[in-house]
Order: sequence, then C-alpha cells, then structure tokens
Amino acid sequence: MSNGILVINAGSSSSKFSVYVMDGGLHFVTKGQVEGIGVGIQPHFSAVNAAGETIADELWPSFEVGKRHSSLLRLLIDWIEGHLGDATLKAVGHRVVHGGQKFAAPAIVTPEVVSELKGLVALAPLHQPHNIGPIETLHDMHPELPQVACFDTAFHTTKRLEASLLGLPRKYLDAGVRRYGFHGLSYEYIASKLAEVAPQVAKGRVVIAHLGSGASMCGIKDGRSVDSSMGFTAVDGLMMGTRTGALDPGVVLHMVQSEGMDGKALEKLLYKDSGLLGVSGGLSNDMRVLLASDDPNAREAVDLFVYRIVKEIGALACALGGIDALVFTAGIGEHSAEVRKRVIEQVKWLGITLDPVANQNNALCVSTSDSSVSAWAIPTDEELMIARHTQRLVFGV
Ligand SMILES: Nc1ncnc2c1ncn2[C@@H]1O[C@H](COP(=O)(O)OP(=O)(O)O)[C@@H](O)[C@H]1O
Ligand SMILES: CC(=O)OP(=O)(O)O
Ligand SMILES: [Mg+2]
Repeated sequence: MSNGILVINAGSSSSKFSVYVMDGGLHFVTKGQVEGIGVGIQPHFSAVNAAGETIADELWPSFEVGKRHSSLLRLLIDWIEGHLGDATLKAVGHRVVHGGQKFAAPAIVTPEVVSELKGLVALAPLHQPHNIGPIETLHDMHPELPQVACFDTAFHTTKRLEASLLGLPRKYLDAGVRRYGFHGLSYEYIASKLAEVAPQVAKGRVVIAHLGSGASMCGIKDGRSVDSSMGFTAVDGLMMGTRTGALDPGVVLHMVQSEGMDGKALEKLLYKDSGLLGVSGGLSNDMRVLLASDDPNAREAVDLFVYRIVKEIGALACALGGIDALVFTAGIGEHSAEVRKRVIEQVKWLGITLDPVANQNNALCVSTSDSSVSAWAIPTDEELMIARHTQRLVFGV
C-alpha cells in the first residue's frame, strides 16, 4: 500500500488541491478545485485525472455559514479518499503565503507553528487566514495526519539585506515591516526545472516573471533569490489583474485626505478594483479578454502591464549585475505569446532575440539559438514543489 500526499492551495473564494502518490517516485493522481466558497453562491467542484480528463464537475451543497469551509473540506477529503486507489492519505502540504522573519524553510505544523502563522495575518490579510483555516480543520478531523506549511516567502530569505529594507523608522523595520517577496514556491520550482533543462542557464543570472492573477518577478543567481518585485505585501511591484502594484504612497494619502477613504475602502481599491480591471475601465481582469478587445482602455491596460514588466526587468538585471536569461511563467506567462512578444520587443537591446515560431507554439525556449540572452516559457508547478517538501519533511525522502 503506497502513501498519498494531498496538497492544498487555499484562497478566499476557491481552494485548489492536488494529490500525489509515493510509488517509487512522486506520481500525480488528480487535481481540482472548489470554487465559489464565498457566501451566496453554490460551491462548484471540479477535478481532472493524470491524463487531464475531467472526472468531476458538480455543484456541492452550500452548508450553513460559519461551517462552510470545514464542511466542504470534509467533503473534499472523502472524495479524495475515494479516488486514491489502494493508496492511503498519509500527509498534507499547504501553501502558506507568509512565513514572516521566522520561517526560512517549510515546517511541520505544530500548535506553536499555527500560532506563529496567526501572528502574521496582518501582513497578508487576503491570503493568510484562508491558508490557516484548512490546517486547523484538518487537524480537528485527522489529528494524526502530519501537515507541512510551505511558505511563499521562504525562497526569498537569501536576499541581501538592502533588498529587504524599507526607508522607514527603525522601530517599524524591527517589527517586521520589511520587503519579503512572494510566489517563492513557483520560483523555486522554475529554478529546479531550469537546472534540469538548461543547467548552464540555471547557474547564471535569471529574471523570472510569474504572471498569473497575482504577478511578481524575481531575480535569481545560481538558483537563489537576489530580489523580487513584491515586498511587504502581495500588492507591491507589477500591476496585476485587480491589484495596483507599486504605487506612489502619496496616492494613498490623497485617497485618505481628499476622498475620505478608510482602511477597508483602501484595501478594496488596492487589491480588488485596480490593475488590469481598473485601468480597462472595469472591462476585465482577464488578459485574454483585454487582448481581444479594441477598446482603447483595454489597450492601455495591456500596454501598462507590459511596461511595468519591462521596467522591472531592468531593475532586477541591475540587482543581479546583468542578465543571462528571462523566464515567463504562470497563466499569462505560460500561455500568452502576445504578452511575451511585447515584453521581449521592448528589451531586445539586452541581447534577447525572439524566435517567433517557438514563441507562438509556447515552446520551452522562445529565443533564437544565437540570442546572447535566452528567453523561456516554463509552466510552473507550485503544488509539486509543496508535495516534494512534504515528502522530504514527513518521510525523509
Ligand atoms: N491564453 C492566455 N492568454 C492570456 N492570458 C491567459 C491565457 N490563459 C490564462 N491567462 C491568464 O492567466 C491568469 C490566471 O493565471 P494563474 O497563474 O492561473 O493565476 P492564479 O494561480 O493566480 O489564479 C488569468 O487571469 C488569465 O488572464
Ligand atoms: C502572493 C500572491 O499574490 O499569490 P496569488 O498569485 O496566488 O494571489
Ligand atoms: Mg497562482
């Protein structure tokens, strides 16, 4: 009988999961998500198997408010246990966005770890509570099941001090108001994949653009994080689907003093109403919709998205002391040949020559063989990274 590992990446309105079996290696079995967990909508459950075939696509009960997340998690565990073949669920790995200054590596969950993580809620209010919820529910359901917390921030603890500091009074820096960096599990996976497919490149100075609905960039040297576009929170850096990205702090003051906004209103503005959605005049936060639109606001939103990436490539190339390769990943980075083309056109002076056919085909390497700086489109796999960490911590392999 083999060991099953469940990976959970829980957000505010959806919970993604993946299941692996340890069978002479780590084998992917199924993945899926429960969407629409927010009150008022009926949750939707879907899953695919290793062949990519849909094996579930159904509405799940709404359950009473207050017990919704835990009841859905119970249903999910039952469903997974029914789809594990002769394997048994032996460990669970979680994506936890914030590990603060304490967690520089994944950690086995204990009551002390949970209370440390709760202390970090204020640093990631839109992610952290949803990451902690399933850990506590699973502990209630299966206290014997080992759980591992894998942090988005941990990969960035190799950054040099200046890349972590902010120009604030010392007391705030000492209290943890610093630049952390996120999407670390994605960057760690890309670094490991590069080491497989292009070992020489992996040893060099690489800028990675993780362009999903949350988007950030990271400069790595010899596989280690040197700096990242995200800082104290996941709203810094690039403009995203609905988040502003880096903003003149004077704008926040203006919104408070002239528009009368309070904390809640600001949070909504910065995280939910801005980015591609806001700049496109409310049209969409989906890059596919904007690229297909001839609305001038949609065009401006895409132009701004690309421009911010281009500027960040310059900043990270300076932090790295040069650039040997540029990698695109996550939803937009993996699938949008158009966005990659526009970015590369604006940084071709760095020595990157796009291979238009490879780019159109979403090939792994999208630059020509004589390009002095190579460009790549590599699908990320945060879940596999979490499964690997969980396997190592729980089973020692
Ligand atoms: N073919 C495509 N062209 C452009 N954008 C795409 C394409 N496929 C997916 N996307 C974008 O990818 C984004 C989601 O990326 P993903 O990495 O799955 O995000 P998250 O994990 O943060 O939910 C969507 O907002 C969508 O705009
Ligand atoms: C940190 C972050 O922005 O995560 P996500 O892309 O999942 O929103
Ligand atoms: Mg993501």
